[in-house]
Amino acid sequence: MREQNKKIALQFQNVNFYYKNDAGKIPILKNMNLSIADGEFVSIIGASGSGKSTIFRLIVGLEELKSGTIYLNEDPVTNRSGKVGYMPQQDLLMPWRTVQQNAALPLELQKENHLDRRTVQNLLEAFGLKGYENKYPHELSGGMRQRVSFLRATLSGSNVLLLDEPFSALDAMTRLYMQEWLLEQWEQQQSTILFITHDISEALFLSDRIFVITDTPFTTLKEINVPLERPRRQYDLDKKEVTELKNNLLDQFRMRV
Ligand SMILES: Nc1ncnc2c1ncn2[C@@H]1O[C@H](COP(=O)(O)OP(=O)(O)OP(=O)(O)O)[C@@H](O)[C@H]1O
Repeated sequence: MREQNKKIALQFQNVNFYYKNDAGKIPILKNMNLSIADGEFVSIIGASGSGKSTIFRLIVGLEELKSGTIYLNEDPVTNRSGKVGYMPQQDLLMPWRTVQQNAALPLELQKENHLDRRTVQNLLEAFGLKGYENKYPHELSGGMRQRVSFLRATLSGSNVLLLDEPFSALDAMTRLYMQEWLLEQWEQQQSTILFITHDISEALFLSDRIFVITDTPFTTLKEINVPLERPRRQYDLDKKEVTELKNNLLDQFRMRV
């Protein structure tokens, strides 16, 4: 298992947030506290509409906190835009840009960037996109588009990556392959990953910890430590303690439907 140092990559301290519509306020986070160590892989699961994507939108600065503080690498960064790698639900690749141009977009937006063309080319190869650099998104498979999108998030240069249901549109086989691929990238890049999914098995396979949203608005999230060593294989999910955990989680969600 990868060594985790004590540094905190992401922290929410007393964060309050609500949306507003004609009927009034829709509270989502109420004095919410959360802490994620550098190098951790954490998944968030919860019913549709429970506020998972809102957490990401607050981290990247697409929504403003009503009060409280979000720390990134122990700094209370007020302008977080572009400071974390973000992969939203749809891959959002620009159809008029090639694979290379889509992946390198964050570098164009950074005032100073330390990566040259050669490094980007090496990364494209490492992400299994060699030979596809000049293709357009419509010429790629779903899994390839996800890899370009993930590479683009990685090139933000941040150690923190937020992935919002990145594999939901993929077929079952490609999805399993992409999960293993993601773990390899996570190991190599030593990043901190926050991963939203509706798939309990996916969360168990990937994560060190799973945060479960049981009620909205929420103050704390229920935490589950995944009892599996790394490296992991898909058949590890058949272990007794993991199947018990899975059935437990399924029961909790079943009761809420
Ligand atoms: N811009 C907005 N204005 C008003 N309400 C919103 C807005 N965006 C989201 N909401 C509401 O806030 C709640 C949380 O939304 P959010 O997208 O975070 O949920 P989610 O858990 O990510 O859902 P899903 O699993 O379906 O993606 C939902 O009830 C949603 O309808």
